[in-house]
Amino acid sequence: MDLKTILFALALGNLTLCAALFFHQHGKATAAALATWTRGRQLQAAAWLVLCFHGSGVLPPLATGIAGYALLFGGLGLESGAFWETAGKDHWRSRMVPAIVLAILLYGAAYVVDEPGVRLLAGALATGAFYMSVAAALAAGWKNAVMLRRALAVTTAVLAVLVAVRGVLAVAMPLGWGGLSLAVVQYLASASLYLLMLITGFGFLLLERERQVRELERVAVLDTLLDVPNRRGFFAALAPWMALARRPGVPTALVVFDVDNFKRINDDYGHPAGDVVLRAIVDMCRKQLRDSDQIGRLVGVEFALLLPRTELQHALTVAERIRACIEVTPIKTGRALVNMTVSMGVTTIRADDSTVSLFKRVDEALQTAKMAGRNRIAEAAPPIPAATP
Ligand SMILES: Nc1nc2c(ncn2[C@@H]2O[C@H](COP(=O)(O)OP(=O)(O)OP(=O)(O)O)[C@@H](O)[C@H]2O)c(=O)[nH]1
Repeated sequence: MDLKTILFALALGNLTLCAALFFHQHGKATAAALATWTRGRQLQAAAWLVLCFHGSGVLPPLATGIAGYALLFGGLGLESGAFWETAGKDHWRSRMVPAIVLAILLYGAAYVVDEPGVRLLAGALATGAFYMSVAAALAAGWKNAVMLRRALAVTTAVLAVLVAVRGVLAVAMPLGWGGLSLAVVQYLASASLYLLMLITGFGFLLLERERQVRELERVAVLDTLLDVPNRRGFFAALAPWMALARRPGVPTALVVFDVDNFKRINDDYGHPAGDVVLRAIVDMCRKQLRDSDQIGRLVGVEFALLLPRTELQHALTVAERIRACIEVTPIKTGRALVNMTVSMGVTTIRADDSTVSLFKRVDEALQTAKMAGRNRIAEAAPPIPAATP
């Protein structure tokens, strides 16, 4: 395979990927990293196309050489930036933009020197360095990284070195190294570039898919308005404590509370003001709880608190602290200061409880508190003592 064919294959590969991404992303909101990566790939596709025409007489060699490599460095810089973004380093631009400018200047200077070996060295070193940056981004957070990320980091680093070595050998040993002719080195480096295009492409898309799955799993158990577990998330957190309740020891307490007369907030001040009030109430609860306690939103304006290893008396004290705090703290919505109250039901998980019996009991307690006039706490009915034979 000659160099032109390889360049054409690189252009075609990137163009096909860009076309597939265009149709895939059409009309959808795209994550920042994916958008950056797509732009990087578009620039690379353009770069390889321009370089295909280098020396063909269609365009002046100076234009194809410098423009082609400038596009390539821009594209590789953006691709590397996208990988840094997936590693949680959003400030990559402050380093990547100077790196792209430096690479273009370096290559331009090599063009002025007008030595093909020096040009090759500049191009290969800069390309290798950009791919090394991709490898470093993939290796960031190695300890917690998934296997795919680690494998991509190692492979990308090895191939990046091969790309750079080709430039060094072209200058240091223009006649080849032992039995290794420069043509073979050139072939290896081109194959490395082709592989890099493939593995960073598939790798990025697979990592992006994995990120989306993780995000979906996260929001499936989260109330995104209040940033607390939703009903499903809260029940998942509750499950191990239900199992533990079958063993003797300090019980786990459950508090369920409902915001009183919340409808009037929405009616008087609007839904956004209602959201502000809910956030403030959740914040007040958080401040009163231990790290091991859990808050969850069951439905509407009904919340649950899980207090592991907490006796009923202590749970009542915690509930009272939260109730009193909410009662005396005015909440600032856009247009007014409002005072809210909550009604609460409190119980502990019993050995023979199922989630149904547990929530039935605590909901009854909550209803008792509501019926008794709201802004109060009711303790769930005590267990019925076993009949003596
Ligand atoms: N702003 C806002 N309102 C919500 C949200 N979820 C539920 N609501 C509203 O909260 C209100 C809850 O009303 P209810 O629990 O039925 O009654 P209430 O007015 O709180 O009165 P009591 O519970 O009887 O004290 C309803 O109007 C819901 O539309 C939310 O996420 N944001």
